[in-house]
Amino acid sequence: MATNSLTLESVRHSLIRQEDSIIFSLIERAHFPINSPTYSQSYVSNSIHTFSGSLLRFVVEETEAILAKIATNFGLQICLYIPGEVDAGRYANPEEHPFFPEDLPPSVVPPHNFAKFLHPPAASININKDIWDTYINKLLQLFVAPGDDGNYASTAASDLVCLQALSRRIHYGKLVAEVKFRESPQEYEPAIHTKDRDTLMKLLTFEKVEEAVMKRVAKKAMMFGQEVTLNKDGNLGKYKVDPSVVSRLYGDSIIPLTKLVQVEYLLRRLD
Ligand SMILES: C=C(O[C@@H]1C=C(C(=O)O)C=C[C@H]1O)C(=O)O
Repeated sequence: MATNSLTLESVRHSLIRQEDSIIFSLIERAHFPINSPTYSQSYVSNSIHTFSGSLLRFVVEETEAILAKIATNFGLQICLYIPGEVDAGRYANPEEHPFFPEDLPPSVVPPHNFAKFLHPPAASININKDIWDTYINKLLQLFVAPGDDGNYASTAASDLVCLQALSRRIHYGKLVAEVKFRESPQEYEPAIHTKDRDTLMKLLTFEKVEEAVMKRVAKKAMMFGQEVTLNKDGNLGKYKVDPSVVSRLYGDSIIPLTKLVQVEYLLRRLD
């Protein structure tokens, strides 16, 4: 991450690229029906007696523990921020946030010196709990068909990829907010001093950009999710994930959560 050269254009470019990862992850997840035992506590606790939580939680916690061990190498990064403890060696990539930061094991590889672009209190912002709840209770039902095919492990693995892509995009709001603040600190400072969330929200909002995002993700969902056949009259008009739903996920959840991260970041920008 060449963070010192970040501009509004380059952070927007990254958000555009991340759209691809999010849409592909949704397409992969939509391949399975809802498979509700993946999210129920009883399914796992009946078989793994040492763990109380859903299969999805088990998969995410275990994966994060492995990623934390190799946190600063090979580009496989996870933010090792432990609440209450800002330790440069363990606070690794500021773009990654664990869903379960408690009890992560220490890294077994030497720390990488990530460029310090963000204001340090940014480390305390992690809204993955909201992202988790939104994903499970609101988003899944919108793009996944009802039903149960028994593929719970694959379902949880696909959910993990969706959650990581969403979390990365939403927390990228910290970088967006920092760039916006650096471009015109005098505009933001009064509202930061008075902790005026509404004004901060207005200042950082660009409606035209949001409209473009929502149109573009629908178009990408059409292109990435079309059924490809060799038959001339094929399956035109059939998509693996409904493009209008992808647009809605962005408009109703992903963009608002990214803006929430931006506001939270700006509120701490002068601490
Ligand atoms: C991310 C930005 O900030 C806001 C949030 C947006 C988003 O989440 O896509 C888009 C425009 C802005 O209203 C931006 O300005 O690019």
